[in-house]
Amino acid sequence: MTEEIRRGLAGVVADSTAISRVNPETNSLLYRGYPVQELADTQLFEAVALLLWNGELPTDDDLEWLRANGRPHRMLRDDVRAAIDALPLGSHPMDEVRTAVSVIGAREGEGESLLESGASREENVARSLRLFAALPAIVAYGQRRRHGLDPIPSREDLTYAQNFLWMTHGDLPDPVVVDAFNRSMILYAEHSFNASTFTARVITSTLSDLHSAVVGAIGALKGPLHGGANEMVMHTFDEIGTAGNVRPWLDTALAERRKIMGFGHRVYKHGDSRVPTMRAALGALVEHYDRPDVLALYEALEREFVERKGIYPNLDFPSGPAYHLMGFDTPTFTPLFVAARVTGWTAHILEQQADNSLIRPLAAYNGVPERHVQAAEPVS
Ligand SMILES: CC(=O)SCCNC(=O)CCNC(=O)[C@H](O)C(C)(C)COP(=O)(O)OP(=O)(O)OC[C@H]1O[C@@H](n2cnc3c(N)ncnc32)[C@H](O)[C@@H]1OP(=O)(O)O
Ligand SMILES: O=C([O-])CC(=O)C(=O)O
Repeated sequence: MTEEIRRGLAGVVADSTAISRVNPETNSLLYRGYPVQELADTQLFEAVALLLWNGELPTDDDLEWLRANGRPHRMLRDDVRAAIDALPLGSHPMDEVRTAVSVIGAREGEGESLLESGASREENVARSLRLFAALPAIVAYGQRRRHGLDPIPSREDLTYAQNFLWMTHGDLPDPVVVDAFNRSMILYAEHSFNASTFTARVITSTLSDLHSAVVGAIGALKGPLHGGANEMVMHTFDEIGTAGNVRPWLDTALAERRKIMGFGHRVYKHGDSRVPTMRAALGALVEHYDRPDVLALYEALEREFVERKGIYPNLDFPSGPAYHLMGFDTPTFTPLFVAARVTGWTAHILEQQADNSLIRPLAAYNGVPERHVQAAEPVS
């Protein structure tokens, strides 16, 4: 039998989803039918989280439910802080976030047994909300710990974006900054069957629990071919230094056949639908902080790379320098992606649970043909 092998599952339609539609032909991305650009222009990230989980934009009652059941979980809990503090200071913040989610999962699932049928949809939506609410304190504490600073208590009177920036910096930044951050969270929230979401669905398909699926997804997101690219973009900016260095830097990088992080995409081959919105947010930040040098480097690298390779930027390219301008340190960038994508992951976990089929593809065997152990002395 000859099997068709699709390496990397490229072009394979593995299942259907009602959560988002990525259309590279029209360069569009819809969340539950709404263009992501419209959502970024008009919505708070927390409303988009509810849209992804429930299928509809929230009513006032839904928002009240979110405030009442989510905001009390914003604080950094002692068990989570102790687990993070037990990690070496030099560990990557994605390891901190992964560990913290494991701790929360053990706490949430306490007393549950594999013999029971698992949490209900209602309970899993509530768990998704609590995890969504808890992640900013974890990410913000990671950055503060690296810089020898104490955590800043969360505030229940602020929006998600305001509170996140508050816990990171201890002050409330200009609305321009809050708006750019809110947009970035919405743009990062969901992207169909990307590698981390697919990982979450694979884990869910074995009837494992929500937090285990999120922990696996965090592991998949960490890699530089996926979420880790936003951190790598900033390393590239640091390495190049100024717009004037782009050409010689790129000459060397291309001669060495290096991957230029923040460019290229498995699905979009003519540009990422989210980039113009994030590029506009970066422009607003550049103006606010008076950092034309950042935009000059961004534009020079984009121009040169697109001209030479015909490969376009993905969302990580504008997000990296935008997070830098907002005052996040570079290792925090991918954890920020986690805080956003946890909404999409959990929406997919709920969808997979609602109509499950074990995900288990085949492999074409290409090892040695069948052979047999030679008769030998029995092992004593
Ligand atoms: C939010 C996100 O997660 S978006 C993705 C973030 N990841 C990155 O930015 C990492 C850099 N980009 C890449 O590595 C790739 O473009 C990927 C992994 C995103 C997509 O990969 P694939 O669809 O498998 O395409 P593939 O890697 O085969 O690329 C096709 C060709 O373009 C080249 N190419 C693609 N992206 C890049 C890049 N960023 N820099 C240099 N060359 C590239 C490949 O080397 C390959 O060339 P070849 O045919 O001569 O070997
Ligand atoms: O869709 C992908 O493969 C990667 C991506 O852009 C995302 O997860 O946001």
